[in-house]
Amino acid sequence: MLTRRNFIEQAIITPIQAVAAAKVFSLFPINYKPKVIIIGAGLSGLAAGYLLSHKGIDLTVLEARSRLGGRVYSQTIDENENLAVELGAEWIGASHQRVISLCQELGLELHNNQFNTHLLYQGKYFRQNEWDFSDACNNKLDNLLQAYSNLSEANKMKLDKIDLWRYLVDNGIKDKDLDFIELIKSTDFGESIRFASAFLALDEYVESQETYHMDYKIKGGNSKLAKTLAEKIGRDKILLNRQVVAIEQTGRSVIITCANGDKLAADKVICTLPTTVMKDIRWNPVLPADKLEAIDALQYSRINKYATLYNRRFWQDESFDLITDGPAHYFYHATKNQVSTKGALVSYTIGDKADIFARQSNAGRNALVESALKPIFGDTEQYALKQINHYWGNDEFARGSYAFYGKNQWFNIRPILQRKFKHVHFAGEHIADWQGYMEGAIETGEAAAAAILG
Ligand SMILES: Cc1cc2nc3c(=O)[nH]c(=O)nc-3n(C[C@H](O)[C@H](O)[C@H](O)COP(=O)(O)OP(=O)(O)OC[C@H]3O[C@@H](n4cnc5c(N)ncnc54)[C@H](O)[C@@H]3O)c2cc1C
Repeated sequence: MLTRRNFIEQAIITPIQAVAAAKVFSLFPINYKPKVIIIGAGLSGLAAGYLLSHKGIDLTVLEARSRLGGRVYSQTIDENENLAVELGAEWIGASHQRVISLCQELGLELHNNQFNTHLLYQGKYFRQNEWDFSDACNNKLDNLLQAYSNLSEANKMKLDKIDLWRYLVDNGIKDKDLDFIELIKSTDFGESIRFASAFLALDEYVESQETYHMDYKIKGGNSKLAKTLAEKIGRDKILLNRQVVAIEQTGRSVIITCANGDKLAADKVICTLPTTVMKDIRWNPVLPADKLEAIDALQYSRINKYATLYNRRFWQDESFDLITDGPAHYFYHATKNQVSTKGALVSYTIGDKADIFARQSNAGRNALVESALKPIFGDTEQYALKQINHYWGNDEFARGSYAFYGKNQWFNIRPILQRKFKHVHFAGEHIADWQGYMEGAIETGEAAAAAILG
């Protein structure tokens, strides 16, 4: 059956299985071990490094930032109380089996991170059980999902040519039901559903349970996963502040040049860069024309996270989150399960709203946050202690939050981006079946490492 997650059914491959398979099918002569360079110390690069280091492969990870983790970025918002917020990846889904098993393997504990969604719509506040889609809409959605499951592969590919908004409107979903879907689903895509492929949205719905990709978080911050993988690889093998600027492939080896002038040679390379920054690398020989076109065509969504630390948890419900139809868009309790009287709420904005938030000073952002919360909690300014903002659209080494496959792109450009180029293999969330998730980043890193092993 055609699904964006086909990979999972075909290749549930654990590191141990991958290593065992490599023993049998290794392309290299016995005792020969290729020198591998991994570009990027996000989860895909670190997962690749972890798997290769099991095999005793000589590897180096080159990372442009001064920190590990890439788009996994836990930040302490209160040092004294040890309160952390996630500025990048937040939730691990119950169906994200590879992240969950990796956390178990590495001794990392998961916290429940599910929320009770409240709604602020057209100036009215609705608690979690006080709002829903209309019955007519729920029935229509059930029917559409049922119909989707029975679609032929050709028709699923046709569905990829329609945006979700148009598809819903054409199927009679309207008014506030349509607004609710836009407000909720756009937080997943990081952009309006007017630009998102109907195929990708329905496919995700069909495979999902109610809370499916928003179930857990790593105790102590998601960055612990990156740090623990790095410890296992060996910190001496990971070079920070090494921005790769050129990749030259001559004969059987690859020469990597960094912005600081360092040059390193390898037999094989795993490139985990988002396409937004991959396009700035000098490739010799140049990448094939279709790959360059695919790199240019792929968009990244825009997410801004604005975390405010408050001296009390005035929202009371530990599992509080809130969808709004205002510019602050979506709020959630970012310090759930972290013991303190203080707490932090994150305003999570997407698309144009993220741009608006990003352009403001903190005073401007505070005004947007306070006016959104006022109808429910009154004056919240009095409780505010500190703010942190991160806009991924301006992040130098991501330039977007995660890949956003628009209409008619999933089946056309993703296979091109996945294809290896001579000795360079590619990995990263943007080419994953679980695209846009930590799960996908890890899967692609492990798949690239397994491909090198043979
Ligand atoms: C705001 C936001 C919210 C998210 N929410 C979730 C969520 O709730 N759940 C979930 O599972 N996922 C979520 N994600 C997605 C998740 O963070 C990513 O899928 C995953 O972390 C991507 O890992 P990666 O290794 O593919 O890329 P990255 O983490 O971007 O790793 C690539 C690395 O390459 C480095 N790099 C860039 N350029 C160079 C260069 N020239 N030379 C050397 N190094 C370079 C980067 O600094 C980075 O460390 C979210 C992401 C964002 C931004």
